[in-house]
Amino acid sequence: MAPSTVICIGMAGSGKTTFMQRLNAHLHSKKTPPYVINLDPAVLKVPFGANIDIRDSVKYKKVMEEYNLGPNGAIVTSLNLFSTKIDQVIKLAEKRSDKVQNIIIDTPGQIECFIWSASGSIITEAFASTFPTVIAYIVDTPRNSSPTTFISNMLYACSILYKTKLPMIIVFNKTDVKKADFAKEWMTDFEAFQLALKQDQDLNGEDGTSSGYMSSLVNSMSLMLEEFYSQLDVVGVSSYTGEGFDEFLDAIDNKVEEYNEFYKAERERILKKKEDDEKKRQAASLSNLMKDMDIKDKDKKPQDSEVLSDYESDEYQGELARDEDEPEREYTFPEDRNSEINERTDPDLQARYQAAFESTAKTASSKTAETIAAYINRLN
Ligand SMILES: Nc1nc2c(ncn2[C@@H]2O[C@H](COP(=O)(O)OP(=O)(O)OP(=O)(O)O)[C@@H](O)[C@H]2O)c(=O)[nH]1
Repeated sequence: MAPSTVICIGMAGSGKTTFMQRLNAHLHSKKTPPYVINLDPAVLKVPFGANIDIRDSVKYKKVMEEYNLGPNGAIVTSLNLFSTKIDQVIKLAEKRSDKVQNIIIDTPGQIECFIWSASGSIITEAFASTFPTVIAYIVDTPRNSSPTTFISNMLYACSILYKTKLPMIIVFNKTDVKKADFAKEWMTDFEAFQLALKQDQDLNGEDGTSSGYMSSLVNSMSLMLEEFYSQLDVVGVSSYTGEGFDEFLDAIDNKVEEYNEFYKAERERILKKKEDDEKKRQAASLSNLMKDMDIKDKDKKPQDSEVLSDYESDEYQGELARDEDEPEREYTFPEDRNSEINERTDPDLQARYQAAFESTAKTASSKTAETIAAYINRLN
């Protein structure tokens, strides 16, 4: 059976790395050591033995110096560089797939560098299309005990769910400091959340008038998130004590089943649609190219020509030479250019230009007049 992949994502300081360390130790204690990947290029020390470490391939500090980047830009660039090797990474993981049951991945604490970057998507997609993949969204429980902070964090998790389109487990970490019961209740009982919101406002001395907008916004957000909550598994863990990790492993099994049942088919449908769209796009651009080359009508008259390459035949050398000499001009409407081309091949018009030139030539001494004269002479 293919190993399941768990991608750990969480705000900076949520305890992702400590969680990874504990999960690694927990799986070792169950005699099912995982395959561990570190994707955080900026971390100084990885407190777990990583099988693949982005820091082996990319030197974060050098990226900063060489490309003159700030910390976040350097993380994105390091991920970009690493993503070019993703097929090799997948191959390495595949080689171990008969020996390991879990692949666990740590990501940079700057979530946006991973989730909203092209390389983050490439890496996630590469794993998700090879192994059943689950997102573990790590939340710092004590820091999310205020309803407004909690709802903001849940909105972020929601955006990650819709971006990655992968099953998600919300992991309330640090339960040794604060139990996650309140959060689980808020996620299942809207009235309990409303009550907590009201108490929070009272506690902060808000009189209900100035904060009316805020509370109604938070209320509607929590209603909107009901659908999102229904798609999640929620567990409380302590990376310090190891509490809740068995429950977390059960949640992985549950989500892997869900992945195989629903997400896999959906992913395949999306990939197929992308492929079909790409084929259609290629067919359309090929047909446009054929049109441009005018393959069907080889005896086309020169004045019907639409693209520059049509003017590159011998008989149109004069036209090309004129374009080179002429000062650069802009045409707001393409038909302006067509009409001018037709006019230039119209002998009557040439005669009119000649007459006009002769009537003004005596007084015209500017460079423009000389250019016009040279041009008419060439046409003749
Ligand atoms: N009490 C308690 N503290 C924890 C727990 N897990 C992590 N911490 C602490 O939380 C802080 C942040 O932990 P990290 O594991 O470095 O967090 P991170 O999310 O990996 O941080 P970045 O890599 O900077 O994004 C550290 O001081 C940890 O000791 C836990 O379960 N309980």
